[in-house]
Amino acid sequence: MGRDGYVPLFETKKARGRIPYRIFAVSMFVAICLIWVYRVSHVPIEGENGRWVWFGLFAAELWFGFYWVLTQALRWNRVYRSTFKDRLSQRYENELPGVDIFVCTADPAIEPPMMVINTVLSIMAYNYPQEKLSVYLSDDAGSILTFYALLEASQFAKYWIPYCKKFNVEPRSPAAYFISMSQSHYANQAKDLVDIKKLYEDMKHRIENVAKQGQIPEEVRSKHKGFSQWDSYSSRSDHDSFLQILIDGRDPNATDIDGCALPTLVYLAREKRPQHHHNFKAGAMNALIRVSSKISNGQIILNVDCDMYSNNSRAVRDALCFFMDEEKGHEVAFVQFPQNFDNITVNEVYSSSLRVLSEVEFQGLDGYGGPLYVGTGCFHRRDTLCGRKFTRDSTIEWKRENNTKREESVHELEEKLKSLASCTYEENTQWGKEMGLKYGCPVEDVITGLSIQCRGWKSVYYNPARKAFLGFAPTTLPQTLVQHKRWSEGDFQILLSKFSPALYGHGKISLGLRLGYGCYCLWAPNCLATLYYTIIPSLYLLKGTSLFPQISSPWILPFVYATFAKYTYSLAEFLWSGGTVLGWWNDQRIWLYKRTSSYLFAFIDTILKPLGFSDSAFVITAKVADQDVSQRYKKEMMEFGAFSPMLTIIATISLLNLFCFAGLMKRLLMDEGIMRLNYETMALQMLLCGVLVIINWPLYQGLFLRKDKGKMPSSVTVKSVALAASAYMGIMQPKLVLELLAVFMSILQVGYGIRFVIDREECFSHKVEYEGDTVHASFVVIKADSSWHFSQDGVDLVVKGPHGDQIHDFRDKISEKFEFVARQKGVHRFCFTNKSPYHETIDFDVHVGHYSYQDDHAKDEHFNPLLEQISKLEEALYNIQFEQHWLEAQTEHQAIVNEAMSRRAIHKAIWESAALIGASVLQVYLLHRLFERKLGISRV
Ligand SMILES: O=c1ccn([C@@H]2O[C@H](COP(=O)(O)OP(=O)(O)O[C@H]3O[C@H](CO)[C@@H](O)[C@H](O)[C@H]3O)[C@@H](O)[C@H]2O)c(=O)[nH]1
Ligand SMILES: [Mn+2]
Repeated sequence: MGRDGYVPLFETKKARGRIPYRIFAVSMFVAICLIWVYRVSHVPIEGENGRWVWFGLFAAELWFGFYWVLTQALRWNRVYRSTFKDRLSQRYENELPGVDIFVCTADPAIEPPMMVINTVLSIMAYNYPQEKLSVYLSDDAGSILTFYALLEASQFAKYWIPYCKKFNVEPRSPAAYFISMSQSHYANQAKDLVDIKKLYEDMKHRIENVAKQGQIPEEVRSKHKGFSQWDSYSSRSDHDSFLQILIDGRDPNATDIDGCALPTLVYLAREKRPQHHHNFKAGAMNALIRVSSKISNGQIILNVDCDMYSNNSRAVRDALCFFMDEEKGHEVAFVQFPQNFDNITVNEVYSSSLRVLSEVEFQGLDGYGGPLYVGTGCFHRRDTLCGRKFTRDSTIEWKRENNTKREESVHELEEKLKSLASCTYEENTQWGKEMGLKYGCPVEDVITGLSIQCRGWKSVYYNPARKAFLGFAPTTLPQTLVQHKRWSEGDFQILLSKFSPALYGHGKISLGLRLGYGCYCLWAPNCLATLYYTIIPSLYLLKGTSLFPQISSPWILPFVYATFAKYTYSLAEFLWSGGTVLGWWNDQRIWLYKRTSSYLFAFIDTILKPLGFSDSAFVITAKVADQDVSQRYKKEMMEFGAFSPMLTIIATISLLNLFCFAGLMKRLLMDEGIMRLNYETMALQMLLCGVLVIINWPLYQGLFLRKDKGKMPSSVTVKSVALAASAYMGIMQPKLVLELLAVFMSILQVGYGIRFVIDREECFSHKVEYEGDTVHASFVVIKADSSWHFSQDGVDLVVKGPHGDQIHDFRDKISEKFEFVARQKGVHRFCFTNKSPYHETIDFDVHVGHYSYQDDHAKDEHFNPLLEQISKLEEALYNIQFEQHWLEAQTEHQAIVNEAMSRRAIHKAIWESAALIGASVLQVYLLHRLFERKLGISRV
């Protein structure tokens, strides 16, 4: 109990074990300093091997040390919050403020309307006076289907909300609830359960039917006037504002089946025009802030993404305990809940649970003034979100009467408010700058939160035992990497913006909080030190240049201690946050991949643009996965999926380490003397390289061993092998590279060609996915059926496009190698005709090269020059492959001819070696060229 008998509505406790943690942190810091001392005092003398590499390592270690210090801000001063909701009800049950909840959706294809309305229903059913709740759905796709689904939801809510209240249901998303009910069974609600489930299934059926048809049936359309708004619709990026108040909370007739009031429910698709930038989610939120201010004007605003349903119906009350606390409540601008996910597997293969972030780091930030605003699951005071500055008397009058009389009809109101959501409304206003969410940054939320804190406000992090929101985490590696690219790019932009926590934050927010922001804002630059550490020591391992202290030297101690202590602590932290050991191991892998790909791209992207903000795209994270993708996700198999330049980078680094490791093994096995020497001076380097190889195991599987659809795309395999080999070649003699390359090439060949016996006619189809793709094909007639007869007639091949149009016609050919650009996407047919009376064996190869990455999710416009180089490289490699394959087939063909002439043994051997030598010469030549090109690439 506080002074004057004041009983607080929430409590803040400092984390236990802070003293031991701080002792540990100091010991880590000492080890880090010793590492720096070692680097400075042991610089190789001028002319000695590895002097510059040494400086590089020193720079990387300085960075790691500095970054580690920053991360202490997230751990040094953790606090934990708890709320007293019963006190809140006792004191304020009749004066609870209006709460406006904004749900955002942007694409009915990757955010299915069923998912959206489940989220909407879960929040409409909050344990909160329904007449004080208003739910707004912003649909950035302006999809009539989403509108229809919401209309259905507004009907279903009349049954669902009373049901939730009656049985005190959790969670209140119908889909999630029915899944949870199939596991447990409550006899007393069996009948109601069956009824409500039937209603839900019927609704689902109707919505899915309409989705399948792709349009709203006339009889449905005629039932609601709202549909007529779509008459003027031309495309998702070109349409009027659509606004429909589906449930008007002030209408006394808007009640559920028990006669109780329903929450207000509004659909909004703001106006979109191609010539106006819509500013993604920030633009949607600002339109909602304005529109809602004229409908319900709730004093508290909650944002929920359409993929995050409410899992805890009392979360609104939790948040209000902070805002309404008599002593400290007036300082609080926003209350952020963690983002949890319900599709996380036990060992979270993409580490997307953000476990340590939500169980440790945000508590650390909270100790220094409050967490970041990270989007969904955040409650705001409306006035602070609209730009209000903090002053001592910033208290809100919660009792405000918000039932202001409205004269106009709902329809008139809708028409009037549409202008608030128009493209031009914000011109020459402070919206997107001082008011509402800020524009121009891929993480609109973080920068908005920072500017609120800089205006003097505090924020609160609240992580209740029953998770407040559950969402959908990415289920493939490229999706994860793309999401992290957006985040790290946005955060890095903030550091370089005028709102930089480093400069602007000075004197406005606490030092601890500034350092804490620094941890996230510096995600992107982390790539440099990490790339250096994962590439250089391994390469120099083979050169025999030692970069770390010898085993017998005392200087090894700080290295061993820092590494061991850091990883032991991080494992402990992970387990303590509810993870598993394997989950931690996966987390380390993703940590590596994020740092070497997402962060790298984010870093380059940000610094290539002129400093300050620029238009970065918001690639929406997919929320649905194919059947087989989700099967593999459940089995925790890594999904590589479509081509992405990010995959090429991580694959190249992993292969480079594999090459180095293999080279090392070879040496160790072949020369014991070197082994002893190596072991003494190179132990740490070997360990580093070895760990990198082990951690990359799933990637090697994806590259070479797996056959399912989720394996690494072959184009990535080809590119990364070439890049890794050429980098390796820069260090080692080419001979070894060739050996390795030959092995990889032979692995790659599997699956490219087919060999078949043809009698009269044989046709093959090959699907070309994109218009404009290059189709490479080759065939060789290997064998005429009878050994004594050798026909020189060859076969005919006719190639036809998807619509039966003829593309190529070859007559009487024994072998051919050709390529063409597909004019149309679709199934191409390759028909062989054999006119000779004998069976023929034919080797046939076809491959489609796709070099325009336009439609890839993981695309990145700013990498075009790089992509172009890579695709040329890819082209070159395909040529090698074809050449090699063609040569092989030719060899066989010749061998058979020779066999017929009874000189088979000698000739076959001669031909084979000639072909092999030819292929090798070609490879050396091409690889040299590739290597030159690679130098070109790194200058881009
Ligand atoms: O033009 C757009 C693009 C996105 N969205 C919505 O924004 C939300 C977040 O998009 P999503 O693709 O799911 O991104 P995530 O990376 O999962 O989102 C995280 O990161 C975002 C900032 O990058 C935050 O806004 C989110 O709250 C946070 O969950 C979704 O509801 C979208 O429908 C829009 O409304 N309009
Ligand atoms: Mn999301």
